[in-house]
Amino acid sequence: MKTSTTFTDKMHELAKPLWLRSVNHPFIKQLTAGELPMSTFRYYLLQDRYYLSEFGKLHNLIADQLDDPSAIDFLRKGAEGLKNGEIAVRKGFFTELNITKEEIALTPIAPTAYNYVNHMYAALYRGTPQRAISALLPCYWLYNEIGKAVISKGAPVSLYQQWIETYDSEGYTDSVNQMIQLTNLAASQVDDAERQQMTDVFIKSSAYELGYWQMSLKHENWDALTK
Ligand SMILES: Cc1ncc(CN)c(N)n1
Repeated sequence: MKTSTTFTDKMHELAKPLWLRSVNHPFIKQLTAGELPMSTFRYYLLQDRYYLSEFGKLHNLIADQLDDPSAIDFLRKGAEGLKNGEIAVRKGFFTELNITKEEIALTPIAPTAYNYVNHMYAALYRGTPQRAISALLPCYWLYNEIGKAVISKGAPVSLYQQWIETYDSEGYTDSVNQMIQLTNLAASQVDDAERQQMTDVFIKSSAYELGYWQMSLKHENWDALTK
């Protein structure tokens, strides 16, 4: 039985309004109803290919700055697990949707995806490895909450159903729980000021997660900044 409120519980509570908006976002509603245009899902997948590849690299870059063998091991295995899990599932989607290497190479990374990735790098290189761990956590945890929230309803489109199942799976839930533990361990190793910074980047990542659905629905591009 859980006895006390953890650091991650507190961050979760603070981010709740943003997370609820993600869970109830029209992108998720349309996906579960089978009404999300395939062109929008494709757009999302193309942007997320970049995101996931950088997300994997960040695991190793954070591990390079840590001393704790179990934390290093989790992050290195996390990078591998990402390749064999989520990224492998996405490769299947790419084949099904005829997304080629050429198309990937020609796809500009949209501002929101670019900024979210840069935010995580900034947490590491202008901050600390503990802060970067906290910036990575919403990516794991929010998708697990979305998966759990919508799995009972499911989706009538096979690809969308597979997408949901990825985030509700036992393996994914295990990795989320380990990442939560790692974040709590990281928080116990720093002072109050750094814990505040960890909270700040966690909330910002949560805001970027919300923005990511919006980016995908709008097929955001760089004109959004300049027009
Ligand atoms: C942007 C984003 N956030 C989270 C996940 C789930 N790992 C993802 N694939 N993409």
